[in-house]
Amino acid sequence: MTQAAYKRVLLKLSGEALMGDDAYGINRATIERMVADVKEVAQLGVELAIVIGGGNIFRGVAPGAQGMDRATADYMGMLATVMNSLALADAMRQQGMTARVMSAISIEQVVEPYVRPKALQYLEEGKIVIFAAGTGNPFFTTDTAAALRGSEIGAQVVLKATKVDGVYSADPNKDPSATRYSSISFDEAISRHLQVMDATAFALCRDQKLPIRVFSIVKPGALARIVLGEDEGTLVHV
Ligand SMILES: Nc1ncnc2c1ncn2[C@@H]1O[C@H](COP(=O)(O)OP(=O)(O)O)[C@@H](O)[C@H]1O
Ligand SMILES: O=c1ccn([C@@H]2O[C@H](COP(=O)(O)OP(=O)(O)O)[C@@H](O)[C@H]2O)c(=O)[nH]1
Repeated sequence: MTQAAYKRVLLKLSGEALMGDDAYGINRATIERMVADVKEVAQLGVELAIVIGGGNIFRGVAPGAQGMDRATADYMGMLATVMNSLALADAMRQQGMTARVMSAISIEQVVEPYVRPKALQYLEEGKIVIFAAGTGNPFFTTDTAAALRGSEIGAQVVLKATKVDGVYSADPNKDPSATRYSSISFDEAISRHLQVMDATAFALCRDQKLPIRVFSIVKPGALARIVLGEDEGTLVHV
């Protein structure tokens, strides 16, 4: 049997990647494919916690939020992550997995609140835990939520699944001459202002010595390859 390189991982799924080729919202085929990737990894016996973004539905800094109070816009962004989390958990249920959504802001009729020992219990039981509503605070991102929850649950790595296949010397969507790093230190990523993740997330992972691997969500089998210990995407390390 193939052996996983990790016992427990925190997977960050980009909200925008959920759109697939649509202009906004959740693309059915895309979410089903993501869930199939997650299932492959869960079947290797890896304990999986997931943080999902909300950019496909709402982004605090988006043009639609212009003129709005930033904190209010950010709370709307957090609620968007709750919707994505519910959609993800339901897609998992349809593919025979058991997922639990835990929210950082209390909306108890909809999802249970985040309680760390409970999350740890679910993980030990082999359930997939989806952390909704980011950190529960405005002015943060779901990348920072991934760093925070990853640290709290003692994940061995944060896997950031996004639209690009790693960390580049500049935003590859804007600068075609950008080159990809196979690995980079947190200090270098922060000092070079690489925008693939925000500095708060990088700094938290650096301080907790929690490595991050940035990889493409659109590349088939990438998640499973990483979990099996292969070199894929970019490793951000201490
Ligand atoms: N140095 C960089 N290396 C890689 N991607 C970068 C870099 N700078 C900016 N980016 C952008 O960051 C995005 C990944 O961040 P992510 O938070 O997953 O996206 P989104 O916010 O669209 O969901 C990429 O799509 C890319 O356009
Ligand atoms: O701890 C958090 C996490 C998220 N957000 C808000 O939720 C939005 C969606 O999250 P994010 O942009 O990180 O999602 P993604 O980039 O993965 O789509 C952000 O723009 C913020 O407005 C927030 O205020 N606090």
